[in-house]
Amino acid sequence: MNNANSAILTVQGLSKSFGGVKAVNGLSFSVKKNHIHAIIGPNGAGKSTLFNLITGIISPDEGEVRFFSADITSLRSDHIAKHGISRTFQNIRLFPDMTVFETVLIGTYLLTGAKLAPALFLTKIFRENERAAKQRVEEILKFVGLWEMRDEYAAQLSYGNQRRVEIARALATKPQLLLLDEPTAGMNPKETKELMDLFTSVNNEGITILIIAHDMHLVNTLSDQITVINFGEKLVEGTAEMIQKHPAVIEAYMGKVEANA
Ligand SMILES: Nc1ncnc2c1ncn2[C@@H]1O[C@H](COP(=O)(O)OP(=O)(O)OP(=O)(O)O)[C@@H](O)[C@H]1O
Repeated sequence: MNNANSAILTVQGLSKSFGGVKAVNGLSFSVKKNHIHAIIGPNGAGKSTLFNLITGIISPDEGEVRFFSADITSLRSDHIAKHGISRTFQNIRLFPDMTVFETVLIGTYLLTGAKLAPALFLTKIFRENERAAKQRVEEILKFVGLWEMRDEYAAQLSYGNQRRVEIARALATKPQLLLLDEPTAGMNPKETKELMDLFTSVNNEGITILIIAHDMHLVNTLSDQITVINFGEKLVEGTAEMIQKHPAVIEAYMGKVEANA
């Protein structure tokens, strides 16, 4: 049983270096179930590296990642997805020749482990799985507001809608935890507002969100908890109210302001 305050994700002593650069350095924090938890920090602080470590894109040099009680450190990305963690990337990654519907359908295959080969035999089980997957894609596309665009090429949609497709694809794996790496970067204010509303709706469905963002309005509006990192280390952690006033955070973002300057 996990109550609302239990940790869904626990990162303990996580480190990763690239050559001489300690991108993530002994980082520990936990994400509570049903929270929207933001990771913020200056450029190069190690935020994307942290996401890549959690989702198995790269392996840590040291440390541990736990999802509920399962040790998922260094598992393959697709295995981590099957545990219930899904993500979007900083740069939108969509296949140019796939429709919105097909793109999200691919996400469901990751969950069922369905391969193309069984399709050739068209077994009863395959057809039933296919019907259930298509039903699920329809539900998700309606949920994210893309059902009317289901037959359009995903990569030709507006930037905001492309991000929606990515989120829909991530939701197709039925995640309990969704990682969003700068999902509103490059969006106009209307797109940003609409995506913020979508994140709230996703969270209201019981999906915990870990989000990297530079937009402090978004961070302050949505976050239950914020972890600030700098030089791969945890600088401060707390609510938006606590973080905004913290001298170490102000210094990390603005540079040290001399008292008598
Ligand atoms: N594959 C890599 N090879 C070498 N160095 C890397 C690699 N990935 C990240 N780094 C370095 O690790 C540090 C942390 O990078 P990372 O991309 O995680 O930061 P970030 O906080 O996500 O930055 P931003 O906000 O600009 O996206 C940086 O110094 C970066 O140059």
